Amino acid sequence: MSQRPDTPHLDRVHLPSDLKQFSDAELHEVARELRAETISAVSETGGHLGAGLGVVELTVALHSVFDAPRDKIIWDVSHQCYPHKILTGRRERIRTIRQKDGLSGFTKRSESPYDPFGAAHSSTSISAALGFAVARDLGGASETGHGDAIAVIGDGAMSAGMAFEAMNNAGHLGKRLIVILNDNEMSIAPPTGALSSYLTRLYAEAPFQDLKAVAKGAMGFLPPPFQEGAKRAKEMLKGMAMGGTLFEELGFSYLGPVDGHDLDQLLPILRTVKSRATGPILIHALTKKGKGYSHAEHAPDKGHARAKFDVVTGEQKKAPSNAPGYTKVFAEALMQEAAEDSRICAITAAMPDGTGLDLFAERYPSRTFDVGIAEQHGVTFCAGLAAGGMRPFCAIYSTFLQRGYDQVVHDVAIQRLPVRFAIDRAGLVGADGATHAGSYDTAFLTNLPGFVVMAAADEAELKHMVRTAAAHDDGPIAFRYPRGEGVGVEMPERGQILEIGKGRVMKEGTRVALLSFGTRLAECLTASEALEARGVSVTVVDARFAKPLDEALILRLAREHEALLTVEEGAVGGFGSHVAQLLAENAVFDRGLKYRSMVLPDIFVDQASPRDMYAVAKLNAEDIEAKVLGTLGVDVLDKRA
Ligand SMILES: Cc1ncc(C[n+]2csc(CCOP(=O)(O)OP(=O)(O)O)c2C)c(N)n1
Ligand SMILES: CC(=O)[C@@H](O)[C@H](O)COP(=O)(O)O
Ligand SMILES: [Mg+2]
Repeated sequence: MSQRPDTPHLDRVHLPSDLKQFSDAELHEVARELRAETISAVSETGGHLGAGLGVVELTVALHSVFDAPRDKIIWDVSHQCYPHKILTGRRERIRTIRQKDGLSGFTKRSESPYDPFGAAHSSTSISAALGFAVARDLGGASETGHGDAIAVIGDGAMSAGMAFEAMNNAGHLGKRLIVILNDNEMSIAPPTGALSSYLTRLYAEAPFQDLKAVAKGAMGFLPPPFQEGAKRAKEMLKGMAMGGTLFEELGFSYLGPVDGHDLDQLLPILRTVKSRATGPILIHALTKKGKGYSHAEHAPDKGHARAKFDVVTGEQKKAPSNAPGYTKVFAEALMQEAAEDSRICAITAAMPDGTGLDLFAERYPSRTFDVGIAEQHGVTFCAGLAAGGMRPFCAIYSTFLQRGYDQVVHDVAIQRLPVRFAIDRAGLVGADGATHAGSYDTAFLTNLPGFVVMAAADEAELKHMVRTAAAHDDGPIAFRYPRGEGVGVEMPERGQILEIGKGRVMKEGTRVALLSFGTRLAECLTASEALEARGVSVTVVDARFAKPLDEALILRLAREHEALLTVEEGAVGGFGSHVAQLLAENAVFDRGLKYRSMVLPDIFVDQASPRDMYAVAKLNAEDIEAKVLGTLGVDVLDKRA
C-alpha cells in the first residue's frame, strides 16, 4: 500500500457543496490534495490516470461554481472522472475502482446522482448535455432538478463525427448549453487529423487584437480579467479575437483558450458564464494530460492508463506474462503478410497501441492510417480502399466496431468488399467492464450475407486467421480474439491459409460433443477431462468459423452424439444460434438430439477479472462440465460424491 497523502482540505469535502466553504486561495489547496489523492488511489488500483490528472483544476472549478447534481456535469468518455468521483461522495470507495463489486472506472447513472450520464465510448457528451438542456426547457421530470447542462469533452473525442452532429444541432437550437473543450493535445496516442492542427493553430498562431474591439462584437459578457485588460485576458481572447472560429460558425460563443490548470482563470470565467450565458457556449481550456505527476507527464501516452505502480519511481507492477499477447501476435502476423503483399494496409481508429498497429506503423508508416476516434469513417474508408484495389485490415475493438455497424452493412457487406476486420478485445475484457465488453460482434456480423466470421481459439490460430484473411478476396472477412495473453501454444513460423468454413476436431469421443467458437476452447478441453473422469466420453471441436458453418461436421456431430453443446464468448444470436438454426432446418431435433448453447448471459456483466466475469457468465470449465451433466440428466452432486 502506498503512503496516503496528507489532505486536510480535501478531508472536509464530502460532497461538492462542501467546496463552497473555501476561498479561491483554499481551492488551490483542494486541487493540490485532490491530485495527490488521485495518484495515490490509482497507484493501488491501476486504471486511467493521465486524463484525470489533467482535469483536476477543472473538476474543482466546476464543482465549486456549479451545483451538481442539479447542474449536470457530463464527462466525455469519463475515463477522467476519478477526481470527480472523489469530490462527489465516493472518496471512501475510490480504491475499489475497476474491481469486482467496486466503483466503475467510468461515470454510471446507477452509481451516483452526480453521474447524470454514463459513458465510456467517446464523443457522446454534447448530445447528452443537449438532451438535458432541452428536457430542462420543456419541463421534463428530474429527481435532482434541472440546472445547467455542461459537457466536458477532450480534443480527441471532439474529432468524432458525433460531437459535430451534436454541435450542429445545439447551434441550431440555441439553448443555453456549456461545452468545455479540454484540449491537452493528446488522445491515447498523439491525436491525428486536421481538427487537431486547427485547435493548435487557434492558440498558437492567432494574432492579438485590440481588447475593446473584440469585446464590442463578441459575446455580450466578459469575465472580469477581460475588463481589466490584463495580459492573461489577452491570452483568453486570442481565439475569440480571431472571430469566426469553427465553433462560432456552428452557432456557439467561443471563449478561450484559457489555462485549464489556472483556477484564477477558470473560476471567474465559469462564474461569469454561469451568471450571463444565454445560448450555447464553448470554453476552450488548455490542459496537460498527466499534469502534476512527472512519470505520467513525460510518458509517451501521458499516463493514459496504468497498472498498479510505485508512486515514487512510477514503475508499474505488471504480472509476468507466460505467453505472447494476442494483440502483438496479430501485429506481427500482419507485418509478415504485408512484407509479401504491398496492397495490405492497416487502419486504426485512435487505438494504435491497443490494436498493435503502432508496431505495424513503425515498419509500414505509409500503409498505416490512424483516422482518429472515427470508427464509422474508418470502416467506410476501408471499404473505399478495398474498392480501390487495396487489402485493408480494419483493426477495431469489438465494442467500438458497434459504432460503425451501418457502415459495415451498407458500405462493406452489401458491396461485398473484401475488408478484413481484426476484432480485438472480443469477449469480456475485465476492469473496463460492461461498456467495453466485446459481446455482440459475432451476432451482428454473422447476420450479414457474404461475411466470413472466424474466432481464434489460441494465438497460433490467430496467426492462421490473419493469413487466411489476407488471402480472402471474396467479400468481407472478420476474425475475433480476446484481450490479453494467448494460451502458450507452439507458434508456427507463419500462419496457414485455413479452408473457409471448416472446423477442426480436437478430440473424438462418443457421447457428448462440445463445439467451441473462440478461446473457450481451452475451458472445453478442461471440462472434457473432468467429464471423462466421470465416465462421459466427449468430443471437442474448434469450430473456427461461425460463418459459414461447417455444416457437414456439425450434422455429423449431431448424428453421432447424444448431446451437442456450443460454447462461445458472445451474446445470443451468434454462433450457437446459427448452429441451432442449422439443426432445426435439418430436423435434427426431431430425432431427439439434446442441444444446448452456452452464450454470454442476457445481462451487462460488471467489471471484475476476466475469469470472475466468465464465472458470472457461467462460461468457465466447471460451468461447461455442469451444463453437460445437466443436459445428460446426470446428478452432479451424486456423481461427485
Ligand atoms: C468510440 C470510442 N473509440 C475509442 C475509444 C478509446 N478511447 C478512450 S479515451 C480515448 C482518447 C480520448 O482522447 P481525449 O478525448 O482527448 O481525452 P484525453 O484522454 O486526452 O483526456 C480513446 C481513443 C473510446 N472510448 N470510444
Ligand atoms: C477509456 C478507453 O476506452 C480506453 O482507454 C480503454 O480503457 C482501453 O482499453 P485497453 O486497456 O483494453 O486497451
Ligand atoms: Mg485529449
